[in-house]
Amino acid sequence: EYDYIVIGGGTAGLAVANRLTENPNVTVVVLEFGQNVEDFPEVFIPGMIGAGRAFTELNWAYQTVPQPALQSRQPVINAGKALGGGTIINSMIFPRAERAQYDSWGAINNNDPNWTWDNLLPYFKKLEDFTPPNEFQTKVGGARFQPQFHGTNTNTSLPGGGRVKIGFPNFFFPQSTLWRTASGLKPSPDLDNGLPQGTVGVSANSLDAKNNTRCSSVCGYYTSFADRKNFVVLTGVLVTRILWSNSTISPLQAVGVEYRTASGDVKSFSVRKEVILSAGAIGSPKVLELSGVGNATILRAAGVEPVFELPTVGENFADHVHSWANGFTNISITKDSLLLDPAFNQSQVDQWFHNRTGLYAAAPRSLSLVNPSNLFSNKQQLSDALNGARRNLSHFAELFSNGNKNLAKGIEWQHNFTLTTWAQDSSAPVEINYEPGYSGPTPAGTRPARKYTAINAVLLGPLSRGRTHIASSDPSQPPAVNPAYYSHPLDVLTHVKGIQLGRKMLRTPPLGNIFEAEFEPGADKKTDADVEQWARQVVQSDNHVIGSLAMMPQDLGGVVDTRLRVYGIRNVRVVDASIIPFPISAHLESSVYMIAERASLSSC
Ligand SMILES: Cc1cc2nc3c(=O)[nH]c(=O)nc-3n(C[C@H](O)[C@H](O)[C@H](O)COP(=O)(O)OP(=O)(O)OC[C@H]3O[C@@H](n4cnc5c(N)ncnc54)[C@H](O)[C@@H]3O)c2cc1C
Repeated sequence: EYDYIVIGGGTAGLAVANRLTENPNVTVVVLEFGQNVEDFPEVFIPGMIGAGRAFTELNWAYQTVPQPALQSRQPVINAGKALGGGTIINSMIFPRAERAQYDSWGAINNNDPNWTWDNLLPYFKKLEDFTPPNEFQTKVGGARFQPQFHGTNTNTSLPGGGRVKIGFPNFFFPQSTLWRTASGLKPSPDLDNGLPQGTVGVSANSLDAKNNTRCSSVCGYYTSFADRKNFVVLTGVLVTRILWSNSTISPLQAVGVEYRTASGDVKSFSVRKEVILSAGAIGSPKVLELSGVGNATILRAAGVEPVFELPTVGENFADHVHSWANGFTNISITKDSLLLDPAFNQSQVDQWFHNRTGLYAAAPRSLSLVNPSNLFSNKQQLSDALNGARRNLSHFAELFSNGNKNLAKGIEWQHNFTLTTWAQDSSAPVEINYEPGYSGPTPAGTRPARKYTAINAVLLGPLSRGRTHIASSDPSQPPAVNPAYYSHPLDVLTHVKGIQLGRKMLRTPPLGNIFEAEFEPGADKKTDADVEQWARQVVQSDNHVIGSLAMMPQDLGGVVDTRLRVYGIRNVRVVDASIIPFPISAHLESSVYMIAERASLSSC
């Protein structure tokens, strides 16, 4: 029996468990399917990001259902399957979103003042053990920071020291510096200051700057605290369902959690206070549905007996979509050099182990957050597109709501907010980040063995909403995941504009001076229509899934309240990316930690 049972030892799960166990009288058990893999080089070496996700034991690799707008392709959504969750295999880019977007979380929840940028900033600071950039990182790397937005191990306005080591690496590709000038955007004084939109800058990484290694949630919230007697972590166990007291009594009460060990034994723990669901935006709705909470029709079809009707569980699901532009370059060193020249690669690995420098010390970080006016050179086209989306607001809200009238109102609220910020040119629907090497859809071996200069274009503000639901009562089966990519016409148009802008940036001096010829999308893809056709064939998930157990009022289709309690259940809270009500203009890691830090307060 434990006071708290945390389902999923990922990004948020370990953070919340760490903070709860700061009180020695509180007992917590964390149940995690994967293993502790902190000693994998593919995990701890920054320059190896991307390699870890290729291991099946580290990645759930959820394949979506066929996506009609992507020619029925079934892209894979990566999600960390180890202690540390997403922070084990992610790209370590660590920015925050726009202050107005965090304010909107409070606004959509009847103006709850707790969920505003000003009131969340202390938690963003509390999660950090930030190392400011040194002279080299500032002068050569272009790193900038404003101290008032960061926390350190000892300097937090809230009790408890900062945990996740955040810093800048000691290797910068020179072409990344050229890129920042080429973007034409104003430089950001700090991408974490709540106003990243319309700027270009160098994001900090979730990285221990003292020894140039990844800092995952295991590094930040577990390793140094593993000897706390009240902080128990079980790895290699699959949570199969939450156990309820008498299901006819309202509100429903969790009395324990059932799990399956690697050898197939079914066991359970009892809970005294609360079950905390932190299995991620795909894993958490799955566990709720396996426990009989959700849309009764969907549950019955999957063979699960409904216990409590909460029809929007798994709905309102969204993801960032990712595409590219790339070309050949004449510059001497790119990340491709590691692939093209095995001897050079070995020397770089040796160098990293010797003094933690060189190409393997680098992690991605050059970001530009582009506003609608940066994307649309034709203002009339932008205004027509926004007006079209406004005219069809109810139509798409209804379409995406899966027949739930409350959720249709919620999605309409979300779209209204997003379109207003775009009309004001005060939000970034697209991120364009620079890659000093190949980035694109064509595997090595199939593409020309050359050096590349590339951009990633990430659609940060998709209006499309899909769903994720169990399709079987067998907990070992993946759910049917449908992010409904490109289902809203404005998503496609905006993303295409982002790819086109990225192509232009690659050709703009001084970055353009190292550009030889385009490889992808390809010289034959001239018009927006050509690029759109290509994008539908190649775009992938950016692995930023959210919204499936949204923090919204129930009459807008929400699943949790602003204390993150599941509606109608006495003692189950959701603490992970599932609660983010709609897409934000940033990579998610820092926001997920912030949510966990806030949820750990007993007064939350
Ligand atoms: C490949 C990739 C690259 C990314 N790049 C970046 C980036 O550069 N910057 C950034 O900010 N964000 C990035 N993200 C996103 C970010 O890492 C995630 O949004 C974030 O980690 C999600 O945190 P979470 O707590 O919601 O879920 P997770 O961290 O995924 O944690 C969920 C945990 O629950 C476990 N679990 C699930 N189901 C069960 C079950 N039934 N029983 C037991 N355990 C279970 C999982 O194994 C996992 O450990 C990336 C994500 C991926 C996958």
